[in-house]
Amino acid sequence: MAVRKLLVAGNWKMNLNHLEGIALVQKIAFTLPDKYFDKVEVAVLPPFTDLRSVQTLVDGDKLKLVYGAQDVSPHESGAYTGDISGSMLAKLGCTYVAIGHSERRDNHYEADAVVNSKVKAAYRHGLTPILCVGEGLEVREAGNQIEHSVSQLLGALEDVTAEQAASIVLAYEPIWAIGTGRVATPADAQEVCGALRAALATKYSAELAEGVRVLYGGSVKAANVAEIVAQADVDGALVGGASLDATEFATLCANTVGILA
Ligand SMILES: O=C(CO)COP(=O)(O)O
Repeated sequence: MAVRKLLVAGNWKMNLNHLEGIALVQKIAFTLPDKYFDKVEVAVLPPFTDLRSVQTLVDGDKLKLVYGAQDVSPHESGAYTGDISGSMLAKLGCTYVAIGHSERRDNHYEADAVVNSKVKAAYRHGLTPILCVGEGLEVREAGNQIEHSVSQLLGALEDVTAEQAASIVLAYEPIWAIGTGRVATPADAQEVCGALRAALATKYSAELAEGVRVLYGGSVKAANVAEIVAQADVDGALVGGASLDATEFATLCANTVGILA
């Protein structure tokens, strides 16, 4: 079986200006021992306006954590007011870009076709997509969470090659669990994360699916992360609120592997 390195990614959403962002990254890096990063990859996803400062800090102090953006334009350049291109993010040293977060699907009406074009834009510029999928409460109550999440996955991967998809990171984020304190049970997380991996195996190959990391996101905290990432098909966490506090986030990271606990 492929050995998948755990990934904990902090999605800051629209929080923390660049000065606050620097302070947070410094504290996280100071709290986690170097040996930790051999076992777990830690990423932060700050707002666009913080990225240059985070880049300078990470490069200057040779920090072991990586960073990325929360969105990317499907376009290359031109008259797209407010958009940020993949080449701009690549120039800022971004490793990751979150694509298809439910807050963008809901607040900015991003349908699967837009998500798909953003995934392709990320690959054009060497960025690794953290592709977010997940159902709302009504879909969950109707028992259609797998069908819904797999459909979003396949929509996002239209015309994406196996070579590209091999590096993708998936994040199962049930909307009813985001920012609500109502975390999915480990079994709920495993069910959908396992189904997403199975869908990758069907579309591409079992070997590819075995190597792809599937994260869970939605009210993950230091206190509940261990049992979630202990599931066979859960390879880390995408963390919102709990990523804004250095002590909580560093403890959460540590608890994924029991270091510093
Ligand atoms: O949306 C999320 C991460 O992308 C999850 O947010 P919370 O951890 O605040 O529930």
